[in-house]
Amino acid sequence: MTHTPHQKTVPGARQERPRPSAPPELDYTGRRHRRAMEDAGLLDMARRIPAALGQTARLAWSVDRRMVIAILTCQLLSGVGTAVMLAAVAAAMRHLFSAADAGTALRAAWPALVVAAVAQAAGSAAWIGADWATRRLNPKIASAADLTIVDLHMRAELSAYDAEGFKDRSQAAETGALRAVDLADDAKTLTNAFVQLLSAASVLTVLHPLLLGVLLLSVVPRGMGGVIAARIDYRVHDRTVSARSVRGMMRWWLTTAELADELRANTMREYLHFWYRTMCDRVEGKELAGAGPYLRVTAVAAALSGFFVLGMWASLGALVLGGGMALAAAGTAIVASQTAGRALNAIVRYGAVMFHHGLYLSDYHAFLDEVRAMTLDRGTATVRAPRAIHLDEAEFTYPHKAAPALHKLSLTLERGEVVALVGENGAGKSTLVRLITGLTLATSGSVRWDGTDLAGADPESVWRHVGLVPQQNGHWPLAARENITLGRQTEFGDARVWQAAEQVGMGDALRALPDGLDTLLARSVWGGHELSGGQWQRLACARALHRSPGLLILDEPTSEMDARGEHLIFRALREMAKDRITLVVTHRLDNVKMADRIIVLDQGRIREEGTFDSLVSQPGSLLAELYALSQDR
Ligand SMILES: Nc1ncnc2c1ncn2[C@@H]1O[C@H](COP(=O)(O)OP(=O)(O)OP(=O)(O)O)[C@@H](O)[C@H]1O
Repeated sequence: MTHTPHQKTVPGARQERPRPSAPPELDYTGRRHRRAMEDAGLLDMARRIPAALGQTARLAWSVDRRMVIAILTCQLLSGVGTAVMLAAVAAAMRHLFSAADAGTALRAAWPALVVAAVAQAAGSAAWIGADWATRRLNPKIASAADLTIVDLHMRAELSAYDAEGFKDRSQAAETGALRAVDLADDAKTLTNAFVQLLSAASVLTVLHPLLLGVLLLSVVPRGMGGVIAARIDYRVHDRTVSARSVRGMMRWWLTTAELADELRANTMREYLHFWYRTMCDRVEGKELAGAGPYLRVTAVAAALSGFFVLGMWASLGALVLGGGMALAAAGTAIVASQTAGRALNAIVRYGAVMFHHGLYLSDYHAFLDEVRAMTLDRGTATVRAPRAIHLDEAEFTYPHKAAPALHKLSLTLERGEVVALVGENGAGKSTLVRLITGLTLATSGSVRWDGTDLAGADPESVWRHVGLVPQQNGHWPLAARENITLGRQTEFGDARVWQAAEQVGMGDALRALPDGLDTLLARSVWGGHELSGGQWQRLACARALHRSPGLLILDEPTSEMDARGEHLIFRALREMAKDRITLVVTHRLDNVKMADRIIVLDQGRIREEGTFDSLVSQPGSLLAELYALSQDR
């Protein structure tokens, strides 16, 4: 073997690194729906078109009745225009073919020809009117469909999010919401085509029923082809929905400024690019695999259809030659069959498109039904700011988990005390916070605010009295003011906003912003401004303090804060403590010394409870062990 100078073998050269493993194949978890699709025959599918029409009409009617009426009226006028045009053409043909010379023929035929032209123009104008009304309707449909999805997400029980494949179904529903607009367009074209067909078909039937039959035949293969092709398309969509969903999430992570540092400094780019590329290739591969069958189906359908069109022309020729139809009637039949053919083609094409979009719309409706069934609807009991919260053998198991995250906890929290909740990762602290705040309901046992069981309480009335700083809080792309007042925007003035800001040591930072409280806190938006991680956390604490809630809960509130910020927060908690129940979840055990009581959770059970001094001096205490570990650096 010869070596070129560039192909030197260097001893100990860097071996090619093993390729990282590809991301696992993802499968859409809305299988129930897919099976329904696979099992459906063509007739079942055709039945979906009226259903999709009905759903679209209901959606459109609910957003703008006037525009729906305008569209229907224009459709009707357009159909009448076609009928009048065809009748006028028939009259003109009779004059043209019966007159002795061309001059006489034209003189006799011109009024009918003028009527035909005016009717055609009026029909076209009506069509433009329908188009205008649809354009006014479409943005409203898009907003209504989108708002419904967003609103339902926000009103659902948290357990909805834990349901298997929730994100996939949510993504499929979003596609459905986007297609709702297309459906409105399709519905308009489809109904218009029906009206046109009705007009033309009645004229054709009068001339010779055979012509209508042959014309109808020519469209059947195209219709069947359209439906099968739509099914192929939907199947591809269905098989790629999970990959597209997770790819969409990843895309955000790869392009957002928040994660840009981590991605670069930790050399994650190469693998993540490989991961993203793999997902793109998979989606692309599945889409390409669908292209061949799609083409075959449409080609066969078009060929069959063409064969039947030839049949129609042959029938027309045979009728005229055999004396079964006058030449004038044949002329009208040609115009009518052109109109009917166009209408039939539109019916088939848009029927298939509607069927196709209808599949997405059914994902949308299925998702709405699923989430509606999970909408917060617990009861009407209202609560006040709690004097005491009682947990009585409260247990909680996450959906699809065998073991409970919390085991029969009994506990009382009293107004005026500051309680620290401590435990190792996964001990159940955040889950307990969710139970106490009524974010989720106990799967057995009860959580009561004074005398009221949260299972029967109106959750909004409960949450009015909660101020929660969760582990992950929102960096809301809103003005600084709204970032503090969010949830209570209209209730207190700016004085209270500044008070909360000072309590967390953010007064100077907010004053230094270019537009003070009006500054938009979103770096990526024009004119927006960014805060540091600790400042965002201070703002989340300010938001909770601003609410002055009856139950104040801070879950790892100071993990990103400097010592001054942390000191300020805990001082504020102590100062405000007498009017509320305060619960702090923290891993920084020096902070728990300020609590009146410490609850130590271990694997979903209360392991110990008491003051800091009493617990650390207890032999075998978990808190003492964790504290000793925290000091051993
Ligand atoms: N949405 C969820 N679905 C299923 N299991 C969950 C969910 N959230 C938490 N868990 C499980 O419940 C248990 C308790 O979790 P929890 O978040 O309450 O722990 P934690 O004490 O707050 O932990 P950390 O200190 O890490 O925040 C863990 O085993 C966790 O895996």
